[in-house]
Amino acid sequence: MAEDKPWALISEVGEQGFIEEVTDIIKQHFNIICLRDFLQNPQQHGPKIQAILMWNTFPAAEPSLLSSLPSLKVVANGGVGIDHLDVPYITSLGVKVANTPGVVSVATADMAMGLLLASARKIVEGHQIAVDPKTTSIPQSLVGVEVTGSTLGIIGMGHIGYKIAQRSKGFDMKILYHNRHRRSVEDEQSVGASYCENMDDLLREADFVVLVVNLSPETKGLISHRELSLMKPTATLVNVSRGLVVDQDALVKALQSGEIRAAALDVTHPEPLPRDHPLLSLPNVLITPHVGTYTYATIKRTVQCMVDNAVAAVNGLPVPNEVKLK
Ligand SMILES: O=C(O)[C@H](O)CO
Repeated sequence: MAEDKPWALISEVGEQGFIEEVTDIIKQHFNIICLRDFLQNPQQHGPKIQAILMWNTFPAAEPSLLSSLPSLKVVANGGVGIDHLDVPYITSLGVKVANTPGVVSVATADMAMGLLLASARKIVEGHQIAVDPKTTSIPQSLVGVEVTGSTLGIIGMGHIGYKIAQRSKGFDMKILYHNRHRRSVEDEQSVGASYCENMDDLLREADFVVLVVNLSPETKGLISHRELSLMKPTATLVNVSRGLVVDQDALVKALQSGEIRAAALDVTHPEPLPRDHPLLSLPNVLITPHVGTYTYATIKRTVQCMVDNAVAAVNGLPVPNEVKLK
């Protein structure tokens, strides 16, 4: 009987929320209520909610929402990044926080390669020229830069960074990486990656610099004027981590002055950017709206992982991907 299941508060179904196809995965274990319906009458619905299942757009960390959920046991986030959550505050309420590492890695790595290739080979511009009825010849502006045999610099060699390295091996790229901790010799050898203890060395040498770090106080503004000035004028910056890892004003200047060739960004700050933001009109910028994990297979795996985390927490069992305070 539906009423026997615990209740979960979820972001919307459809735009800004869960795709229709995956709500069944949640409904197997939870009765669900969407935020919009919940907010119609928080006093009535609040006491029964034991889990929040959310993407990073959901305002779950807001004290006003949490204070209306006295039975809440878990905030189960879809995705790895939990920079939008006030983990110390949520856990101080006795509520667990969980994320979904691992399951998003392949799709995000694919996206990084897609952005890299699209920027290098001007695929979006090429499409616009191809569909323009006024086109009579191929403009020289479509001449791109070669990916095969170029040098890739990966900043952040966790799950996703490593998957990017595996993919770039197929393009015969020379792979450099910078990470808090050096990977094992076996890991390095199997993708042919060389460790740069000093990030500056990577920035100076790479044709493509891909950012895959978590957002933290240490990585906020990691790429600013100084770092961009070290990059080659022919280099491309790809960001699939978080917008705040890059100083966007510095990036705009570097792109306008030709200090770097181009940027391909799946993440910005804020998201979406204000419509008059210079990044939206620069010809050497490619932007996607934070869709690195947007494939049906990855969304399904992510939702299953969120549900596993939430079910464990509600039943007082160890939560597989609990985010613990350091
Ligand atoms: O953090 C992640 O996994 C992605 O950016 C989706 O939010």
